[in-house]
Amino acid sequence: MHVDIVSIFPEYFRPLELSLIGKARARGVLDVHLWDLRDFTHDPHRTVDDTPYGGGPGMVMRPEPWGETLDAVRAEAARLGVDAPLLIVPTPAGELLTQRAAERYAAEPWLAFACGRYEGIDERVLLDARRHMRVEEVSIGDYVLAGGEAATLVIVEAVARLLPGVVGNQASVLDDSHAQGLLEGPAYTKPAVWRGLEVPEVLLSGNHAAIARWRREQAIRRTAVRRPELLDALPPGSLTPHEEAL
Ligand SMILES: Oc1ccccc1-c1ccno1
Repeated sequence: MHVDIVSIFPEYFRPLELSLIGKARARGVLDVHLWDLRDFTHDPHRTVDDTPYGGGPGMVMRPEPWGETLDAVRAEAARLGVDAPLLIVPTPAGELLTQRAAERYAAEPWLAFACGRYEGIDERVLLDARRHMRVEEVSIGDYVLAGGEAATLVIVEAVARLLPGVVGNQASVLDDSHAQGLLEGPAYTKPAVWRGLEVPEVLLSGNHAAIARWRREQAIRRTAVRRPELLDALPPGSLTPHEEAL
């Protein structure tokens, strides 16, 4: 997968050189290209923002540098043989990121991310981008950040860990929270007793069927308490009558 990230803070993405994603890049599973928006300005101060039309607080990101940068990104994608790239624009006004969306993005050969700052990007940048690319505005939650960089890091990580070979044990990816539409239940490791707290006996039993049943029941109970709407969203018949009654 090829990922292009446009930002005025390319150094914000040093974490993508670390850990699982850093290893995936070293192995060629993932290729990340950072674009500094200021490289596509033409004034001495490398200006990327201006006052909002209609007044109001803050500044809006100017369309010209964005248009030139996304043109260059698109040309790079074309050179790589990708003619239908997907541009993801993190924004508090976007559709909420879900595991299903991350799985859909993980199937894309090429993703680009537009990291807005200030009061956002001039709307015409997205309108123009939609002339040439698929564009999705995505939120990572109902709160406000200083810019799209942190959200882009979250989305890239959620997507990259789904790519073949990135997470050592692919089975753990399939069992993760949300992978099955449920929250993950509690996990334990040695010692069996710690500060007087014991590991649930079933996990020490060696009875794999009982362990699997216990883990699923724990996941259902946790989901029912913390995110009941996820249970409502499960496909009909996902829970047995016994599980429905938990
Ligand atoms: O709050 C933001 C500011 C800029 C870009 C994205 C965001 C955001 C908030 C939640 N998800 O994305």
